[in-house]
Amino acid sequence: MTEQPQVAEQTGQPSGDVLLSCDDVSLSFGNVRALVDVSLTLRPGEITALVGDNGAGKSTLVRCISGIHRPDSGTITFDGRRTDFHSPEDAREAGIETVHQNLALVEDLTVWQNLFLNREIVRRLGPVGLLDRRAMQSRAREMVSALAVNVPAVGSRVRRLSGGQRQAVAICRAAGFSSKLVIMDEPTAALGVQETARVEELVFRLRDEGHAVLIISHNFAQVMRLSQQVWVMRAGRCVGGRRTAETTGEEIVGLVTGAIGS
Ligand SMILES: Nc1ncnc2c1ncn2[C@@H]1O[C@H](COP(=O)(O)OP(=O)(O)OP(=O)(O)O)[C@@H](O)[C@H]1O
Repeated sequence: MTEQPQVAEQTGQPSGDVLLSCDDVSLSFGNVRALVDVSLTLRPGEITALVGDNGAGKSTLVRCISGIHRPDSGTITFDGRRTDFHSPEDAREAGIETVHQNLALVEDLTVWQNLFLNREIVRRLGPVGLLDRRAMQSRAREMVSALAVNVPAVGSRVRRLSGGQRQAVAICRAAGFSSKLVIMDEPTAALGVQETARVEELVFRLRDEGHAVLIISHNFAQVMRLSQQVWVMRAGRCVGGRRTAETTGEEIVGLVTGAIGS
């Protein structure tokens, strides 16, 4: 307990609620030390940015948090419990949803089918389980309208949607099902200016609904616009954390490149 204020002082993170905490997380792939003693925290109801150059370890850290990799050492605590995820399903059950860069949507399925992929609502008829299409369609409409997502009818096939609309469907899926933390890996990397603005609105809406959001971004202007907290990774280490309101894009770039020491 006594260590908390010290950590807070070093990182610019004010003390207060912590939803997720990584403590000395390390992971190697053979000789590659992808993560070295990474420690950071995330607060509920905030957008936290994770930045760093290519190969800095951002995706690997996110994969540890979301149950894809298991750290070699260190601990990850989520919502007051030390985690021991063996799969992304374990993380999902705990309330951590991840929107990966490939979005993991099925082109030939509809919006509602994608929203309920692998979590179909099943109606029991005696010993038989039947997919409850009506319940899923109606819940999908609720999910889409709750986030005011700009997608056509939930019966539209994903292959007919634009890049921004697909991103919106993936975010909507992550926001539903009572998740507490939504992780997004470069959510606007492939989008134009207007679609980026729409997705950013959606990210704000998620936060306003009480989700914590962890966003990987190479776009420093976006990081400054969206986040309340920034963590910087370099060569597998977390080299600094700043409250966004108390830093500048220049300082973050300096931490990323190493021009500013950690
Ligand atoms: N499955 C893997 N097997 C072997 N090496 C890996 C694996 N995943 C990541 N690495 C290595 O770990 C290091 C960190 O990679 P990671 O993808 O986490 O970086 P990143 O910060 O997300 O980079 P980018 O911004 O390019 O996505 C790199 O040296 C990468 O080559």
